[in-house]
Amino acid sequence: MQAIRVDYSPTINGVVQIPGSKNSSLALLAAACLSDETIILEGIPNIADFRVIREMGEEVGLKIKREITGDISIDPRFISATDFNPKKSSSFRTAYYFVGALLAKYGKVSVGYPGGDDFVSRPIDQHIKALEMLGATFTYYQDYYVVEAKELRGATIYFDTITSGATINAMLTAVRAKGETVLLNAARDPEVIDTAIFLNKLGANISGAGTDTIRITGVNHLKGGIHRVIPDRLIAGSFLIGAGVAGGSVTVTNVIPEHLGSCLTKLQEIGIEIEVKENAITAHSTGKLRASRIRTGMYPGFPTDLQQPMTTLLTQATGKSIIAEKIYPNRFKHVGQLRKMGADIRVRSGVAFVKGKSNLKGAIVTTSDIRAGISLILAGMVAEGTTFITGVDHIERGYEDVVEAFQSLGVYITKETIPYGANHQFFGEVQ
Ligand SMILES: CC(=O)N[C@H]1[C@@H](OP(=O)(O)OP(=O)(O)OC[C@H]2O[C@@H](n3ccc(=O)[nH]c3=O)[C@H](O)[C@@H]2O)O[C@H](CO)[C@@H](O)[C@@H]1O
Ligand SMILES: C=C(OP(=O)(O)O)C(=O)O
Repeated sequence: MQAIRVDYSPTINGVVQIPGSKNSSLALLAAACLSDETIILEGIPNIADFRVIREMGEEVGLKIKREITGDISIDPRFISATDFNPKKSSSFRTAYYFVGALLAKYGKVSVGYPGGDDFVSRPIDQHIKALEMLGATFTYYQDYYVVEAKELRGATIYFDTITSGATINAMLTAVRAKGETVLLNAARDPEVIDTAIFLNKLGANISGAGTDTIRITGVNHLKGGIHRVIPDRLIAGSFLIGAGVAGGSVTVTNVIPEHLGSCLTKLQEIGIEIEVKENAITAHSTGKLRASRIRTGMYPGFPTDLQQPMTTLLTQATGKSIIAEKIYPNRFKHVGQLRKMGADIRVRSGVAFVKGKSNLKGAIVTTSDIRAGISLILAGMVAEGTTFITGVDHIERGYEDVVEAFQSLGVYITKETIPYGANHQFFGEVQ
């Protein structure tokens, strides 16, 4: 069994170049299929989700190739079928974007149910509602669902809750629909804007992305084009939080600082000095961490994807912190693992109560999602002894080379194979 081993790493220092955003890449790869010509996407990270999409696409004639330059070329002209392998398309979250992107052109798409990180409940009712309002019909089978549309027609769609996934999916579906679509209560995330900018480069007619009202006027044809994906604000945030956890100084480059507003302000409140340059941010630890109150929210609120690394940081702060998880109230699987390492955290009704200044101790812990895995790596850096984190494949859904990136900051971290069923006794001193 693969595990990430982290040994006590007293301070971290260095510079990390931030890769392209996973969440934006997943939208852009599907959006490229709306085009009638070849697309070049720059900066797409070589993460597990990308590799699955490439395989899944190849099976239906979608050509996705990583060129020597590292750029991705996508040729959607030879798609011969639109029934995606249910198992592959269920192994990540956003296969539903391929429904939105291919429905107008092919009239029928079938995919597996959405996978990705599991926070107990991740409904897709707003995707279904939006696509139905645009003219689609859904039929559900055991392992997959089929979406059909004779003709897509623009509509005014009000989202009952703010969702980045359904906003992007509705936008993709509306780009080649007849007439005007208006999305009300739309998500304002940078990934929504990135997708709209990309589609407009190809000839789409989208305005208002980045506000809560997006207007899309359908077009019949999209040309080819080149686009660079935005940097991954969530990876950047987790390294900056890491500087606070271990102490030291971390600079992230290739970032758009405006995308990290809520995270940077919270880090300053907690006691970390933040220096912002045009495309770089540095977090300097001051050695003093204050407790805080955090409430996750949709952009520009505090990202749910940074809640887990922030939980680890607050285990080291002076005083009691309160973290209210408003997007996914059950997204606390990391808490049980942090408690195993000695953290004093209680969770009640979507709120974590964190008592700070915990002396963490190395343990064998497991992750079932990307950000929980990162929170455990951060905990391993300040824990006495050695920590082994299993569930590495979950982390690799979002990080191209997580071990190398942390090593470059001076973290004692390696990827190792440990025996199945490894327990505390096997590792002697490790708790
Ligand atoms: C691939 C990707 O981009 N993943 C991100 C995306 O996930 P994803 O796009 O799945 O998340 P959404 O923005 O859709 O979810 C936001 C909120 O809306 C709710 N909701 C969503 C859809 C729906 O049909 N009905 C509904 O009720 C969700 O339960 C959640 O409470 O945004 C999440 C919230 O920022 C992040 O944690 C994920 O990293
Ligand atoms: C929840 C996440 O990803 P996904 O939506 O792809 O499961 C994440 O990136 O933290």
